[in-house]
This record gives sequence, structure tokens and C-alpha cells, in this order.
Amino acid sequence: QASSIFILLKLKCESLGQGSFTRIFKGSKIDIRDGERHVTDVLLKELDANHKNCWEVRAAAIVTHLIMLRWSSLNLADVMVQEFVKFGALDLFLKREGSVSVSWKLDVAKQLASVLNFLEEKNITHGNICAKNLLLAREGDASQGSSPFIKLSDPGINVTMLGRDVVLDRIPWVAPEVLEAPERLELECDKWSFGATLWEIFNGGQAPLQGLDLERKLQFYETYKQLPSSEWTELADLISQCMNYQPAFRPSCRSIIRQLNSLITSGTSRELIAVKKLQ
Ligand SMILES: N#Cc1ccc(Nc2nc(N)cc(-n3cnc(CCO)c3)n2)cc1
Repeated sequence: QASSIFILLKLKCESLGQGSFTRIFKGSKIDIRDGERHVTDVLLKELDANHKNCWEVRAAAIVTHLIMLRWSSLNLADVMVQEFVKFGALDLFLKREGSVSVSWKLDVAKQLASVLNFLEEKNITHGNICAKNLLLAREGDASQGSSPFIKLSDPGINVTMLGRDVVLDRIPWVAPEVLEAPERLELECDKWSFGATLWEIFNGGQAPLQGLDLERKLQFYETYKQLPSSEWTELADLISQCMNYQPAFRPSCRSIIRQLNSLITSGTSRELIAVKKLQ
């Protein structure tokens, strides 16, 4: 008789950050099977009160008996349980880590581009691509020859259900065309967001346009502005191609991957030259 006991330790982990309307906590799932205990770290995403109704919580019947020893007021209906990904959200990791190598960043960017390519082939639009939604499962250590490994988190509440201010606050990740008509969320929107996420990856996890109020964020789009460009022109070109105000002009995923590959070759040689100059 397989049964799982969920021990939800609602440890208030501020360091976990939060999504738009969710608070996230670390928990433990204890499976008892044939008298053996298996403890798994889990992440709990709790929807805050006034957004309960619009969260399509899919009842994942992953365990036969879910006995929840509540150490808090959590109830299952408002909580989504996710695999606890070891190193957490990429934006926080990059802020904490400070300097990671160019090839590390390009490796992560290429993984994201391949995920977008996979979604494009299935004609699935994610709708909330950003560094906060990239979870780092493996840190990667060049000296050990291991590379980083990322997972794309769920998009959260669908952008069509969000209030205008929340969508405005997602500038510059949200594609401009989505502002006028959120239901026009198409594959090209993820390419725009990919550009903004690439900018985050190469700017230490800093949020672009941070500190601008909603009015100025809206003006940024109304005056067709681009993010401050990197001095690495090929990278700046790729970012501005993705963040083209004409959705149809944004590059295909294959083109993005091809351009990332050429950045990887030129990027690593650039880095070698820089290192040689230092010696
Ligand atoms: N220090 C630290 C540390 C923090 C978190 C994790 N693990 C983890 N696992 C997940 N499944 C999801 C998230 N997560 C983080 N921020 C969001 C909100 C935006 O999605 C989701 N974090 C690991 C280490």
C-alpha cells in the first residue's frame, strides 16, 4: 500500500523570492513505501488570497494518500508543489554569483533557445520567459568540466488574466503587441522575452529598466526604445533582433541558436584574448 505523507514545513524563506501573486516555500515530502522513508525536497507555490480563483491548479494525483500534516494554514487547493530545483531562480543566482564566464552564460542562453525551439515546434507559447523563471538545476563548474543545467519554470497566471498594471510592470519582458491585446499572445512574444532575458544574463541578473515607474515603462514602448546595448556588438545585435517591435521580423529559434553558436566561438576566443592581455 503506497502512501505518502506530506510534511509541509512552511519555513518562510524570504530568500526564495516570489512570483507575481505567489509566495514560495521550501518543504519536504516524505514517502513511506514498504517501511522505507524517502525524503524529497519540494517547493511550494502558494497563491495569495485574492488570486485563488484564477489559478488553474491541476490536481496532480501523484500520491495515493495525501495526508498533509499541516504546520500552517496551507490547504492543498491553493498550493502547487514543484520539484525543488537546487540552485533556484537564475536572476538571484547571477546577483549572488557576480561573475560567471561568457561561455557559461552562452551555454544557459543556448539551453533556453532550445527550450523555445521545442515549444515552437509544438506551437506552445510560454508567455512569461524571464531569468526569474529559469531555474538552475546544476551550477556547472568549468574546472570540473561540468556545465550548467537550467529548467524553465511554469508561466504562472496567464497574462490574459492579469491586470494592466501587472502587464505594464512586465515591461520589457512582455512583448509590446501583448500590451494592446493580451489574447494575441503568440510564439513571437516569447522571442521578444528571450531578448530581454539574454540582456539579464549578460547584465549580472539585474532587471532591465529597474526603477522605472509604469508611466516611463509605457513610454519606453511608445517611443520604440531599445535596452542599453552591450559593447559586444554581435550580442547586442541578437538582443535587438529578438526585441524587434514588428513580431514577424523577430528571428526564428533556429536562427537564434545559429547566432548563439557563432557567439560561442567568437565569445570564447574573445575571452582567451582578454585573459592573455591580463597575463
Ligand atoms: N537560495 C536559494 C534557493 C532558492 C530556491 C531554490 N529552488 C527553487 N525550486 C523551484 N522549483 C522554484 C524556485 N523558485 C525560485 N523563485 C521562484 C519564483 C519565480 O518562479 C521559483 N526555487 C533553490 C535554492
